[in-house]
Amino acid sequence: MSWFAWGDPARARELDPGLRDLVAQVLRARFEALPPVPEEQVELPPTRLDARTRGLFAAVVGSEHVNAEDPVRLRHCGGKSTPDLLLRRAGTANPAPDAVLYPADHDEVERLLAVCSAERVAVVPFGGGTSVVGGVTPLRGGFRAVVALDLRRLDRLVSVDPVSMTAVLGAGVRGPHAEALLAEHGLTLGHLPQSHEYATIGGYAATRSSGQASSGYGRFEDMVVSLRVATPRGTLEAGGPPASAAGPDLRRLLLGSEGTLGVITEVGVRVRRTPERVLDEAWTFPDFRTGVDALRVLAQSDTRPTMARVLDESETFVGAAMGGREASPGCQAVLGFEGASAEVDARAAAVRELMAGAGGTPLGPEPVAHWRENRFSSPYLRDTLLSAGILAETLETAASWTGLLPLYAAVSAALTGALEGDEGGAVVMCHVSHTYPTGASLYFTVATAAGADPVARWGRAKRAASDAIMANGGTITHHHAVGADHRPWMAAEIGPLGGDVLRAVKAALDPEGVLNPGKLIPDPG
Ligand SMILES: Cc1cc2nc3c(=O)[nH]c(=O)nc-3n(C[C@H](O)[C@H](O)[C@H](O)COP(=O)(O)OP(=O)(O)OC[C@H]3O[C@@H](n4cnc5c(N)ncnc54)[C@H](O)[C@@H]3O)c2cc1C
Repeated sequence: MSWFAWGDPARARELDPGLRDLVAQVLRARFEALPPVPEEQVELPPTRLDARTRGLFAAVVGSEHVNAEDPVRLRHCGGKSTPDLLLRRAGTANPAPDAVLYPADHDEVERLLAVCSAERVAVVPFGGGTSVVGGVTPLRGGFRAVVALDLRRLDRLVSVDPVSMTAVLGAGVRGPHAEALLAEHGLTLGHLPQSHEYATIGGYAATRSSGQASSGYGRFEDMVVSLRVATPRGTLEAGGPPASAAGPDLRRLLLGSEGTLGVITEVGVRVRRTPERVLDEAWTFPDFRTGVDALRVLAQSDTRPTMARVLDESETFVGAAMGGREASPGCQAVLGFEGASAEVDARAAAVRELMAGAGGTPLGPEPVAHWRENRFSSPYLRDTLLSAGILAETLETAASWTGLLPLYAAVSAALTGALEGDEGGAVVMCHVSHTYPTGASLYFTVATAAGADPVARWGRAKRAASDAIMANGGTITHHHAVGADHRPWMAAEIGPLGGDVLRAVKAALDPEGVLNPGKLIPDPG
């Protein structure tokens, strides 16, 4: 994994010269080479892990699985938000974990948590490290050291039950590996977030992730049938039967707990058969309002596509420009259908009728093919832009259908107001890609000139957008999770009693408070 970029730097996407000129003009930005500092110049704080504690960890996992070398600590000192990458590219890797631990199984995780509690060492569960909200930033939280608990060795398909259509996967299995393991059984999870190349099954559960085909397959939390969780107090097993009335659902408490309540080591998931057929169709709408309303009609009907997204005017225009195509006026929607052949055809026909009735015009499959080709490569384009002095970042929220467009207007205005000015212009784009009968998500992408201090510049814009979200009935996060970055808005999101509940659960499972301090759970008062 690259320490300063999304993924493999060799896969960085180049900017087409025409697009580059357009970007320079719109953003009033100079393209200047801003390469990362050489790795040997990155400053890491010295490790604080003493030999005795290191020995206690080594007694659990073996000394070869306790690593305090700088290159390894550097690759665990934060996630993949634009500010994370900007700081590392500039040579700052503080905070960094004092060591990285690599447990082999659930029992080792549990024993490591016992050592951390007894020795007052903070512990940050680390899946793929793709958090964009500071979820894996190694905050010490007043403890004498902090370690990253890298779960990559928990990478097995534990079991498959093709009759019940379930499987149990180790928490450290990455997205493509999970699909490959299930494909051997003719099965799929159908969970494809943009980060799936690196993100893990445990990370998906810990953050309540949502994939690109959520309309058909659901959010990750909807796929989870059981969880095995190691805590400083022992093991918690939640779920299993298909449904239960045995009190509140503990699975739901652990899903989205972001490493603050325990370490998820195994996840039982509902699986589907590998689809026989995939059918794609793009549509165009006169404006975003009409396109959003068409998605509402679909979400509230009995016939839904597997994947559905509608882009606003700016994102439609930029998407076409990047593909070297002429942008049709208005807004584009892309739909995908997966399943058994006959069922896909019937569903697509029903959806076609609803889309046409809602004011859409069909564009055929080509724009969707272009989207599919590029859907996992946008993060590589961000690396290219950062290297050229252009700041690109995303943020997301969700609201009811009634509140969605007012929220869209408020957040767009907040971002533009915070970024347009002496340091350059800003392009604010948005799409809707996760829909529900009662509402939908909004996903904003922003490109702007980096300016003199890009981290501070984005910080101001992000605060303005977050305040606008809370003031306009949105959630502080639809799927990126809370981490450290959204934590200041959590008290407003869940209220004082909600905060008390989370703190009480944490006190029960993690009495010393060593698990991921400074994340998710708001301070009292
Ligand atoms: C380019 C890019 C695109 C993205 N696209 C999407 C998207 O489409 N949909 C989406 O939902 N998210 C997306 N994300 C956000 C991120 O990928 C998700 O939050 C993902 O679920 C994190 O998985 P991970 O394994 O990388 O977890 P990490 O980043 O390692 O950890 C995330 C949080 O979960 C905790 N954690 C991790 N594993 C465990 C475990 N086993 N037990 C307990 N706690 C654990 C960590 O401590 C941390 O708080 C994107 C991120 C990037 C950088």
